[in-house]
Amino acid sequence: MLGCRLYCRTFIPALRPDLYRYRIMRLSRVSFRYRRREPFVIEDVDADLSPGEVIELTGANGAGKSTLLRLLAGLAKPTKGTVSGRPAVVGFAPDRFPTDQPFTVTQYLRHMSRVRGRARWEPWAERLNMGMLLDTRLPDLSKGSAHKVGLVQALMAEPGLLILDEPFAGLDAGTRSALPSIATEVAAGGGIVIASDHQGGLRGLPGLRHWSVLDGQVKESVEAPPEPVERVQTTVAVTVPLDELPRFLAGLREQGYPAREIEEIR
Ligand SMILES: Nc1ncnc2c1ncn2[C@@H]1O[C@H](COP(=O)(O)OP(=O)(O)OP(=O)(O)O)[C@@H](O)[C@H]1O
Repeated sequence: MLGCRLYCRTFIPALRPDLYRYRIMRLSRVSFRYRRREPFVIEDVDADLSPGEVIELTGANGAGKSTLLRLLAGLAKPTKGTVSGRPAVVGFAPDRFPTDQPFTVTQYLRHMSRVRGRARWEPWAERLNMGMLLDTRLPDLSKGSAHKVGLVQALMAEPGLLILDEPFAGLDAGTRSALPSIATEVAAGGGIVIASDHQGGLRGLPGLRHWSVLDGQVKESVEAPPEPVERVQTTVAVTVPLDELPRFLAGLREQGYPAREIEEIR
């Protein structure tokens, strides 16, 4: 058995790197909910993602796009079902890059490079025009600049799966226009790229797949769905007795509002 494993690992990649890389990632009957007794956010989803594909993920606010991306990344575990064939290297750029860390951009990216086996981050920083930001502390970055740091840490290790959560939000025009070619390059190198995107920034890429999340299900369409009409959103704070919370949240969600608990007050 050990001999077979050694043979497979050593010789197959060397002889047929194309075959070795070509592995379909598969979601089989994946369901997810954040807490017991709460409704499923993602329910019974079957989907395949193949190397070389770029997928655009759309859906209303609170539909479950970020949740699905976290399941794909392996950052959340399905409540039911399985995710198989996930590439070994995953790059994940979250919608909000966590800037509450006491580093400059360079210190952070150097650290991530060490974590990623001395991955080269400098060419990406240059490509995303980050020269002026390198000595800035993460907490002092604007949303768009923080987003670029998130992109560089996701790209540096040549991911087999690149996940971008709202990558165009807050970005400057130069970086926005660079992203479609970056996605194309990652896919051309055999990677899978999936991006949740309200803004249709990847539209026009040849072969782009269109997924949308609706009622916990992932639907695929051949045509790009119509561009969603942006409505101004606001967040309100409501205090309710803890034992009424599940019913209260369920009621809001039934009406289509994304609702979640923020903190328990003692
Ligand atoms: N950590 C959490 N705990 C509990 N519920 C959560 C949590 N994160 C998200 N949710 C809920 O799961 C549902 C899906 O949220 P998610 O963030 O995945 O949607 P989304 O489509 O990415 O929304 P948006 O476009 O607004 O970012 C929402 O009802 C949300 O309130």
